[in-house]
Amino acid sequence: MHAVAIVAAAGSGSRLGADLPKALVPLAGRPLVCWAVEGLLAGGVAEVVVVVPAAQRAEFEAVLPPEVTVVDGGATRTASVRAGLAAAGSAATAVLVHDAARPLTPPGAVARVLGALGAGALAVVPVLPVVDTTVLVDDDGLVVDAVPRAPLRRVQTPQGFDRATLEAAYDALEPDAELTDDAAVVRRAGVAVTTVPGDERSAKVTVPHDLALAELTLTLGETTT
Ligand SMILES: Nc1ccn([C@@H]2O[C@H](COP(=O)(O)OP(=O)(O)OP(=O)(O)O)[C@@H](O)[C@H]2O)c(=O)n1
Ligand SMILES: C[C@](O)(CO)[C@H](O)COP(=O)(O)O
Repeated sequence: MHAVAIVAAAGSGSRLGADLPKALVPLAGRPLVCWAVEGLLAGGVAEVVVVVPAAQRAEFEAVLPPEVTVVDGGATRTASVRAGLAAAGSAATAVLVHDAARPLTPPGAVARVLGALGAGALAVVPVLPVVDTTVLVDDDGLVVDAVPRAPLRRVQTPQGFDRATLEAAYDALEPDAELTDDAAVVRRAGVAVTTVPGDERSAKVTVPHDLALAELTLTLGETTT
């Protein structure tokens, strides 16, 4: 299977609060986006498209390997992934969509997604169980009810797709639609989404504490499988 990875890296990282785009923020001295690209290649992806903020394109090109295709992103993650998909090479039959904000996704997690695609799934997401009591609240923040958590899952990236299926789903999506992930795009088109086990090390860097945890993960040397 020839898989292209689209790395969504065009966000600003407002919740992280750094003075540069989140994907360029260093983790152990290297930008988050570089870690993410490395994990995808080690996991079996053949080509990589990185979607970046147009204003910082030169900074991204300066740190990414030359074989990576760099394209300008959009105002939302959905628009950025759409731009990445349009730039994918013609040889790819499968697409993985990944967040640059998940720098320590291990190669094994990437390989599980590719494996499910190879086994015939049209759409695959890595998931983890919900470990906290989970509740519904009203507009005042009062607990309305506890939600049974056994069937709930936290969804990570990379998310994998048969290329034609993902392209058709994006073609059918309204131009200004804003969905939180790509599985939601194909589900709108009626496609069944398979799950595979995710990995705690694939945690998304969203707030400063997440960056500290990623540094700690590296210190513990727990990132290579
Ligand atoms: N217009 C956008 C917005 C987000 N992303 C990417 O989507 C991933 C997940 O988004 P998130 O973690 O929310 O990143 P930001 O939008 O940068 O964060 P914030 O909401 O805190 O500004 C990130 O790798 C981000 O770079 C993107 O490519 N294009
Ligand atoms: C795509 C994603 O990482 C899956 O969990 C998530 O939906 C991104 O959400 P965000 O609001 O853009 O951080």
